[in-house]
Amino acid sequence: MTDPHQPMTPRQIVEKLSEHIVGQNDAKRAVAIALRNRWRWQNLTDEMRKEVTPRNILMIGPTGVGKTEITRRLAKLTGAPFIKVEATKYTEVGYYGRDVESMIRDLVEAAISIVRSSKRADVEDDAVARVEDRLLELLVPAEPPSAMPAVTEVDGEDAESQHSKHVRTVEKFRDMLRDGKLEDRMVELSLEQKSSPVQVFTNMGMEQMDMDLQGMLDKMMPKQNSSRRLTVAEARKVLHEQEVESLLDKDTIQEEAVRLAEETGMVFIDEIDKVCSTGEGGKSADVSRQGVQRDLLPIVEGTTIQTRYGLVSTEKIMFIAAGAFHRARPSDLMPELQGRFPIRVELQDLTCDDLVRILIEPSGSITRQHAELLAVDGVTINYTDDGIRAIADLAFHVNQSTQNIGARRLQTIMERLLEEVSFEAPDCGKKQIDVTADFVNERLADVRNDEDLSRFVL
Ligand SMILES: Nc1ncnc2c1ncn2[C@@H]1O[C@H](COP(=O)(O)OP(=O)(O)OP(=O)(O)O)[C@@H](O)[C@H]1O
Repeated sequence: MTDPHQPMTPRQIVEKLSEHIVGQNDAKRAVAIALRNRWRWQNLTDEMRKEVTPRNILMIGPTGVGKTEITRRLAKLTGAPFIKVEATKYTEVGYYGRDVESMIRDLVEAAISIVRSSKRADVEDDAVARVEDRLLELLVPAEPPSAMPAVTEVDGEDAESQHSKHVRTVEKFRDMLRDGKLEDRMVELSLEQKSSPVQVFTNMGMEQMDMDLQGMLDKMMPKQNSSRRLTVAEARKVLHEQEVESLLDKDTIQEEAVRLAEETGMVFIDEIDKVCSTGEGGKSADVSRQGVQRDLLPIVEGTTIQTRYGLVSTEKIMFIAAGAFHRARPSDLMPELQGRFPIRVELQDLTCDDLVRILIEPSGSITRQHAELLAVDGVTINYTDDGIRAIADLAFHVNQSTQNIGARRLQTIMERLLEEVSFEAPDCGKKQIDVTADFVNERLADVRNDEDLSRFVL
């Protein structure tokens, strides 16, 4: 996460994004400026802040060229909650389906899990200590008070010495526990269970009410205790979850998550071109598409949405809309919505050279992912330059001759290319595979030459 007082400059952001995304400089620059603008806006006077409206981005470009990836990486870079939604999934408020406001509720959920995992890390050590004590209680139960007679003499020992004997035993067990000598020992763990597993499936009406019905029901249901025999290793996991849960301060998590979503949240709205009114599909389809746009407008303009964690203002949330705009044009969007997405960036189709770079440059590139997976089985994958070029060539060719799905084509090709190696790897011992042009052609020539086949397998 970056320090909010010293945020990255647009140049630094672009550099960071370039570690993962090849080309698409205009889009990288646009999101980098938008991020910097958010920080600039936060530093304006209250009076000026009211005047400056946030400027959202519209990314125009074919599928699989990096639109989502740029936004996702930007969010990761800044520790911001991020969600990707598809505009076509929404229907107008009041109709069956998901209402547009639910995107903000989903964003807050994403923020909750970010805040939760950082808070979890804070309570880990305490939880581990508490779990150890609870395991010891199970392994060395204290003598029940009834077993200690009021008279001080018990077989020659008084209660005091019995207590210190217990303490000594506990410490002995603690040492054994820490040395991992008791992992398979069985303990009896009492678990709380809801008496009736009622599940609430929300439909849109309930979603709008946004009441935590499941949570309410869970609280109302009487709890039943059941006990299970588990090994120490298994019980530790269960107890750890219980202790972490009890140490987490839910109210603080919710407050911080709402703030995080409001101040840093990013919503990527894909397929925005599909809710443009184009006349396709008849008048009623157009009316419904306009309805979605109308519902979207207040959210991107800045409104307050009721969520189960409280009210969330959308004023500072960054919205990035995207679409291929093959048929519709940005000017087919409602004028008010067009005005809310004034920053337009075009993403370029990927060339064969881009595909080569995508295969090798990003730190988590698809070629590296496959190599690392197979290395676990002792197989070393060595990609030669001509091998990489052959993969990119094939991806480019199939994209041209069938459907252009951009860099996603590389994933299907790599799967097919290394399918046999992946299957055989555990049985062939230590081995090096050279992925050369010949290797690629040998394995994929049939698919390359048969358009129908490539439609199915690549
Ligand atoms: N320019 C690029 N550099 C590196 N990887 C890329 C690039 N473009 C696409 N990819 C990879 O291809 C995959 C799909 O890209 P992405 O999800 O960004 O597509 P998109 O442009 O948002 O398309 P869609 O609108 O269909 O979702 C991702 O795994 C991404 O890593």
